[in-house]
Amino acid sequence: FNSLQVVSLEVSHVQLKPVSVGVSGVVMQGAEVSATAKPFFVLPQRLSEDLLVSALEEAQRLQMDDHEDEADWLPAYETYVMEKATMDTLDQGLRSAVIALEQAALPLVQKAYDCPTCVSCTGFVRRYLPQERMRVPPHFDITAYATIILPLSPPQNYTGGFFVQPTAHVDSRRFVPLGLGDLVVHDFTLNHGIEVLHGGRYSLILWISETLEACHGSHTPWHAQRARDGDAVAQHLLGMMFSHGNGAPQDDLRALEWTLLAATNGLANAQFSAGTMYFEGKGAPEDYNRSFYWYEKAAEQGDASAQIIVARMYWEGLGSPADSELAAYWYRLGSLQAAKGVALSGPQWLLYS
Ligand SMILES: O=C(O)CCC(=O)C(=O)O
Ligand SMILES: [Fe+2]
Repeated sequence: FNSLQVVSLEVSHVQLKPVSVGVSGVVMQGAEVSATAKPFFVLPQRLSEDLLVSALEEAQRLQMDDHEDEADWLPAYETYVMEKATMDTLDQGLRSAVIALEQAALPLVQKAYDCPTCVSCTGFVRRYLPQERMRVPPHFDITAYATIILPLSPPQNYTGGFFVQPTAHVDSRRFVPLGLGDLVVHDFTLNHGIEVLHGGRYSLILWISETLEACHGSHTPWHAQRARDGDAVAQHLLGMMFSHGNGAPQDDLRALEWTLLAATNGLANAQFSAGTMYFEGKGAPEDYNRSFYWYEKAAEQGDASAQIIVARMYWEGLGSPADSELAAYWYRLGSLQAAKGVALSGPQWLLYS
């Protein structure tokens, strides 16, 4: 149960189809989205090369924060350029890039995601370099109603980059090819991530709030009603917010409640979280049977970490009868994905000891 070898991911690309959207004219719509996700869009070449060159130079000089990233709790290597809808003091290139980005994409956000009151709330620059951070694992943006992404680095500086992943299995991962000045627009229902395979990449990201009021109060009111209406992604995100005390008070009971609703609605990310919460006794007494039940559901949907954990639980007879054949079966599936470079997460004892 150790030494998972890491080899490179195969790169396959998402199919983009031209569509016409309101005031923004022709944009490219991604076809590889999950059942719950709204479409995402690529706006081709909305920023000039000159602007991108100076914005990239300035981004390279920025001091990066090492606070924890909300997708994997490792140092983020990001720097805020806008907070609560107010732009920080920035050099000319980055400042112009933020303004141009908003002008190019906010009308599309308002139209495509049906929110005329949407505003840019939070902006940040991210850096992906070898030895620091080369990935953000698949996730939903917790505190944004919608997101606008501009890679500042030209495509020849790196391979890989932004991907979407409709299922929990890495084989459903599709990279979105982005040329110089292309932007991505997506909403909170899109499971996405970053995997830089070679080289280095800088990006400029705007998180959009549904209203200025929500932005100023650091609230995400759009999740509450949707979660009550049965949207599994919104339920999962509320669960994460209560669990981590991010955008909501820390509250394990409510975290488990929302997570179980999302898990019951079939969202693999939530099934994995439910497994971990029962394993660690968060929001409910420690319960290996329930933990195993939810981990196995996530494993069946293709989640690599869940597959390794379920293997371990079958091996130990933890929450299930001991079964070395099933342990080997799940271990093989999980390690095949780990060998493709998928980062594993979860209780360390279940993954690695
Ligand atoms: O760096 C990017 O292009 C996007 C990163 C991302 O998905 C995030 O910070 O939530
Ligand atoms: Fe994201």
